[in-house]
Amino acid sequence: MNDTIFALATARGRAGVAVIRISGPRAPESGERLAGPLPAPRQTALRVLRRADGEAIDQALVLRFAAGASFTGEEVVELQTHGSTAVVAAILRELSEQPGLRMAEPGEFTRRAFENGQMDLAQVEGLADLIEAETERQREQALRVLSGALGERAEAWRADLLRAAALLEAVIDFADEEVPEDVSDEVATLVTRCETSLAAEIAGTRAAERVRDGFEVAIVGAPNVGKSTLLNALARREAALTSEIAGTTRDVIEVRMDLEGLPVTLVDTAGLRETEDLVERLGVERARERAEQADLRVFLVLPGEAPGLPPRDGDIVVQAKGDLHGEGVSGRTGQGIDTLVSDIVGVLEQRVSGTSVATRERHRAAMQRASSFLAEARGKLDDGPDAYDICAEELRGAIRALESLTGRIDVESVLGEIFASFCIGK
Ligand SMILES: Nc1nc2c(ncn2[C@@H]2O[C@H](COP(=O)(O)OP(=O)(O)OP(=O)(O)O)[C@@H](O)[C@H]2O)c(=O)[nH]1
Ligand SMILES: [Mg+2]
Repeated sequence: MNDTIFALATARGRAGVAVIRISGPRAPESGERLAGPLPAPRQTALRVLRRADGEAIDQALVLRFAAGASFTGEEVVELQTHGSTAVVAAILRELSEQPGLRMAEPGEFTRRAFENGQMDLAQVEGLADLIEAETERQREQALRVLSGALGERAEAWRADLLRAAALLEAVIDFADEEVPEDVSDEVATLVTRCETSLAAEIAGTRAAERVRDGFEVAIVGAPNVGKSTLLNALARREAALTSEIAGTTRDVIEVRMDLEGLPVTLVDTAGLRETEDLVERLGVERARERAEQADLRVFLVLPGEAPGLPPRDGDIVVQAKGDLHGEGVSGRTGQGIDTLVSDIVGVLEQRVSGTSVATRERHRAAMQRASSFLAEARGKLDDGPDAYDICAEELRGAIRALESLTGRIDVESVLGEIFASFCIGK
């Protein structure tokens, strides 16, 4: 049986309210020691929390959840106290002195929720992403994963493949009896349907990963065209040094931004040119690398000059120092900045339009493994009934790969990593 754990579930520090959560078999008893008789499950009661010696600590709202109907799936008591560091410290101290209770480790509540079947592994990842979400897009995507969208998809694939494998196995088992009807058409249909659907999900994973991690947008151009000034204008702060001297920026400067709900890291780099200055040359090399890696490049170009690097499809080329030339963008006056932002958002929106419910490298890897098993299976199917047993084996391989998505199997290796990304109290 699990021990009973507790932790502050809200952020540390002064706040209006703090939530302390207790989970495990001793939670009700523990809550009663502090608060007196507990309310019925899912009801609240206003209670004075007291030390073992009877002295009042704070007045709090007390909630109770029954095993099987709580976040962790265990008995849970939640205390909503005043959000004072002294109150929280006093309650945590009191709880740690109760027998059989201990402070929770990071992610331990969620781990229990997973182990008790309250959520699948993909939902756990969705929850981690939701807690981390900083922009609207991130929030929407994380909520989709948390609500179980990937698990549902995986379950549908799995059901198709289980049926396909069962059809083949029926033929194998009755091979010595009457000639069975031909199952290969139905198996082929099921496998192809699954392959097509997997391919679509795999294709959308990169974009979904970008929504999680953020897009990188590099500002690129010759020295002195106003790259750093533009970065500062976009960031609305002096993130980068600017000067009239060509070659001012040498390091890569990054600013994280929320562009209309999309997470974007703006990258300012050294101006591209041939130079004798060793340090500047290192900066230029780095600039080329970052421009290469970026999801999108914004080229700042003066009239009659070349961009310095060949722009790719979807890159944005704008005229620098627009205030001096009538059109273009100007970090100095703000001219053209709004248009530039909507152009950037436009390009990135297009790339996220096909996002999938699979949002991580782990998901893509599992789906790709399943796909390769299915390609093998389809090949074997063409070899006729003699190859049905090998074909069924390949289908089992695909099913196992899909099961790892939701953590039905193969979880130990990833569990530690996933739960460690949570803070204490979640
Ligand atoms: N008129 C005008 N001047 C600008 C504009 N943007 C930058 N400048 C000036 O141009 C000079 C260079 O600006 P920076 O932003 O440092 O240029 P940079 O492209 O980052 O230059 P490096 O870091 O050397 O590659 C500074 O004197 C700026 O004040 C603009 O939009 N209009
Ligand atoms: Mg600069």
